[in-house]
Amino acid sequence: MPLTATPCLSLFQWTAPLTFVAVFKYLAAVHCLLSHDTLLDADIRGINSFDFIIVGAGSAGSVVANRLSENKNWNVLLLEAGGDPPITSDIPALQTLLYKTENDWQYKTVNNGVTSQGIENGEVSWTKGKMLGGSSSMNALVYLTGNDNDYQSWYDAGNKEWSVDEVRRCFKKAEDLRDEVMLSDPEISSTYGQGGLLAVSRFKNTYRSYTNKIIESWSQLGFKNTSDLNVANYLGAGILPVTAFNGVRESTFTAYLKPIEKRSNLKIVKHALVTKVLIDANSTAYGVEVTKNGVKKTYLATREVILSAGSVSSPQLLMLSGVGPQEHLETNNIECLVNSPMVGQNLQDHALLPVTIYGDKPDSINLIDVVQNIKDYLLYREGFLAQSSIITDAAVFYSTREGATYPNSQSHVTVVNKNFPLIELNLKLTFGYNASVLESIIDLTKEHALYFFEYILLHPYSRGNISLASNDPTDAPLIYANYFGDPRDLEIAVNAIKMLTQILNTPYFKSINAFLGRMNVLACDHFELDSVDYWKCVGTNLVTSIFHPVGTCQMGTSINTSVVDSRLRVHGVKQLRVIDAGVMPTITSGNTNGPTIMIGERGAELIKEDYL
Ligand SMILES: Cc1cc2nc3c(=O)[nH]c(=O)nc-3n(C[C@H](O)[C@H](O)[C@H](O)COP(=O)(O)OP(=O)(O)OC[C@H]3O[C@@H](n4cnc5c(N)ncnc54)[C@H](O)[C@@H]3O)c2cc1C
Repeated sequence: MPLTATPCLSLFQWTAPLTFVAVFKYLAAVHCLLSHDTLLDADIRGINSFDFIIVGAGSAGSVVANRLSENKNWNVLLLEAGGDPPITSDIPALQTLLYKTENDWQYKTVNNGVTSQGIENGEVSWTKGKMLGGSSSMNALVYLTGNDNDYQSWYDAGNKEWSVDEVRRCFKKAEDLRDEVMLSDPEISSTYGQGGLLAVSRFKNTYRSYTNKIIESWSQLGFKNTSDLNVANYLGAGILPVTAFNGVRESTFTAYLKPIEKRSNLKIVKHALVTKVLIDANSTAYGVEVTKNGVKKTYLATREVILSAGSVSSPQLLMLSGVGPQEHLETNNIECLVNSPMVGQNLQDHALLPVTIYGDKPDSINLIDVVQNIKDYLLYREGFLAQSSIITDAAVFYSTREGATYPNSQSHVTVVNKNFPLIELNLKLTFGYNASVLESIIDLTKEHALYFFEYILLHPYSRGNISLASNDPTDAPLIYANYFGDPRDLEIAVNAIKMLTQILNTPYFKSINAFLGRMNVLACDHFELDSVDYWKCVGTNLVTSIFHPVGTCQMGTSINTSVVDSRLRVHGVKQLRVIDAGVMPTITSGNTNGPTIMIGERGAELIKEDYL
């Protein structure tokens, strides 16, 4: 019987997701089947000097802390503004329940009155992890490493430490490929590392019968079916590898920090908000100011301070510390110690546009299915709880330019059962569509299954920036995302979406009577569905983020064009580096967690080399 047909299942409206989570947590507790890692706050009373201080225990910072503390002679302090990841971080499908909680910085872009007007208040949510593991503790778990051209262009721009060979070596150093199917294929297993600290695997996918059909449909459109996207250097369709093993998330907290919590030369302090880097008259960083439990403290670094606070906070911290565009600092009453005009500039993100296709299958799930899935997860770590709530593991990389070997577009897809109770909550929390947009998407799911394609523009020409709202470190900075600021971006996105919607003409989608849904954006109502004008209008109004901001502390050869050098040392300041996603000069082809972990590995190596 369909879920909505029974009166008691009116509970599967707004309260349903919470009921679902509560039931799950209860079962988990009763069965004691889930072990959940936490970490004790280090006691550093009486110690205030360290060799290295790392700010931020995210995707990069956790790696750096692990690698530097391998040297027993170095005392390392890792400061993290958030706390332990909650149990919802472990279970892939509960990812969205971390959004808009204390584990999320809850950043928003500034409403520019032009783009994203179909989003609540015209502000795009920039979800960002605030806990051990940072965003790797709440991301969609996709593990990709990017196309070789991404790194070749970094290298060609003068970043000599980042040749394709070095970068690939560092990916392999991080990876521990655990998936049996991948390991059994010699081409795949030789592409990934084995024996590294980060488990890489595949989801135990509940929707495989559907995702296989989608991958087959993509191949019928000319997007080659690949055995592995990494092996295919990101051209074609295939199954995404993920940072999960046996149904449980692998974050940089679980991979890089938890296993070494007993190292006596590494101190990890939670709930410690760094508010300033201390820089002396010789332009040398010598420590940080921190607030913890309302108390201000100062910690000193004899060798280096390393900012791994992410693409939003690292430039914010530099500016709060007097390193940034002079005029902007002075406007905010901050003494400019080093005029570094590119701090906070060069912001790039992967813009995301929704394409909603509906069809007859998959049908509704009922309460028995839900209970079965919970049981499957608790007993075998399988079922829909073992995979991300916002994407399946099918993806395609392609280009709008014929014959191109470098992708400019990516698409993920979420397969949503007819009448699926959590879809509204997931869309609201993830994308923040306004009521009329949300209603137009959800209404059709009452009678149809939804194939929610997320189109992603891989290499935007547009550049945004991050600036200070004030000199108060607790004020969120201003984020000007500038999606489609360069008109070429919208043009590529629209052409690419037109290629995607051709999937409606493939045998599988025809067999399920698939059709394209109209998303209710008032300004776009008069455009013919699936026309170029429709997509330009909908694209402009519904553009959001896939949460991949990079570039705000980009590496490069001079202070006028970049923030750090090729060894990630801040131009103009001694003993200060940035090691996080912000140092990418240009964004990579695909999701950015893997490349950021690689940056952590490479950054730590560069530091070790410098102190040999
Ligand atoms: C919801 C979501 C989904 C995503 N999905 C994917 C995906 O599926 N695959 C993928 O490859 N990428 C994904 N990403 C992107 C990827 O996770 C990020 O690119 C990557 O984690 C960035 O790493 P980072 O080290 O630069 O920053 P973060 O991992 O964000 O770490 C920064 C850390 O610094 C801390 N911090 C910040 N300011 C301070 C301060 N002042 N004092 C002390 N600590 C501070 C933060 O709390 C945080 O822990 C996703 C991101 C999000 C948010």
